[in-house]
Amino acid sequence: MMFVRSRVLRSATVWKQLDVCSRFTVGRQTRYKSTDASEDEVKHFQELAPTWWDTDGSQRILHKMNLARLDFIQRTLRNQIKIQDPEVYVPGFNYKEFLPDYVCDNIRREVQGSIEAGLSGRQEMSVLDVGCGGGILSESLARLKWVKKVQGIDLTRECIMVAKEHAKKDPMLEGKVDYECKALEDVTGQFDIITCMEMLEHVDVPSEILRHCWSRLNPDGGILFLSTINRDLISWFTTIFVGENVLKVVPKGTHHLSKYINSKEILAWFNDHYDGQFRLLDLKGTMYLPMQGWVEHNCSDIGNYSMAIQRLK
Ligand SMILES: CC(C)=CCC/C(C)=C/CC/C(C)=C/CC/C(C)=C/CC/C(C)=C/CC/C(C)=C/Cc1cc(C(=O)O)cc(O)c1O
Ligand SMILES: C[S@@+](CC[C@H](N)C(=O)[O-])C[C@H]1O[C@@H](n2cnc3c(N)ncnc32)[C@H](O)[C@@H]1O
Ligand SMILES: [Mg+2]
Repeated sequence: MMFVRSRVLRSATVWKQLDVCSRFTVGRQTRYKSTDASEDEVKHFQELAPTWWDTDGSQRILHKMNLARLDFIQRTLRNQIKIQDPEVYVPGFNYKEFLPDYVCDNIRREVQGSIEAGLSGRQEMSVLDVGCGGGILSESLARLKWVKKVQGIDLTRECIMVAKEHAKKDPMLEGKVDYECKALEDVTGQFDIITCMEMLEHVDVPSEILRHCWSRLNPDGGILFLSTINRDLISWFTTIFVGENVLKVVPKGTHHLSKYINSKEILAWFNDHYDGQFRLLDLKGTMYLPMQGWVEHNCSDIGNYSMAIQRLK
């Protein structure tokens, strides 16, 4: 049965129902890779690979985005830490309005120290970065003291080669990060953290990526971090009209509105497939503003967004 895959089919309703697999032939064997990327997407990123680590080059927006998404990831993880030490005073009210600054600073320092101790005290975490590109996020995660190792995968071979070469420049990354050019469905093992940043809007069947991420998440609290773009006029205006054609800060042809995915669609998909097995830890809209960089806002139904979903069982 031929699956018809066209951009028109990727409307909201179809996205939820279609389990469309991309099909390609290797020799005489026809293989289905549900987590595949189309040739034009891979070709696009092949061409960008050489300048991936030029922070003023084609990927400069991803480099700027990296600061904000690391904050999102670390804040989400810190919020998972419950302060056990009775000596640490955790105010139950907005103490900053009632207490002098020096007291507030002490409280903040004590709480922060206890959270860091909590994070460091936990077993180091294993991370899978899906669609890692040249490794911008993979490297940042690998440098965190509570991360044991980052496995970065991508279907663009040139990106993986760039990622490997760049990681060699930092001895601190020795043994902390590993890259492979492979499809998600070929990844074995389970991970405490899986990141899927700015790649869902580039794949043929995003639900397949989510499904394969889920099955590789540690069932005892593993966290999936996503960032992608809502399918709306403002997203088209900011990310394509302004981003690619006016400010030209995003390579032309990077995005296609029809491939964008609404945060509501992702949550509906998780409710349909894993009802009662997951917890939404955080969902924030994010927007790039030239003078400020990437800023968070609470309108996660418009434009870019970041999402953290925890697997409970
Ligand atoms: C609360 C809310 C959303 C209100 C909306 C109201 C409104 C109309 C807001 C418009 C905001 C505004 C005035 C914007 C000005 C124009 C502007 C600064 C647009 C930003 C352009 C831009 C940098 C978009 C980012 C696109 C993006 C998602 C980049 C990440 C990225 C990068 C790359 C790459 O570099 O190769 C590849 C990718 O796949 C990416 O996702
Ligand atoms: C915009 S880049 C994002 C890179 C990285 N996640 C980051 O945010 O810095 C998207 C990456 O996803 C990769 N990609 C697209 N579809 C993929 C798929 N089905 N499986 C694995 N990687 C994919 C592309 O090759 C590209 O490197
Ligand atoms: Mg993108």
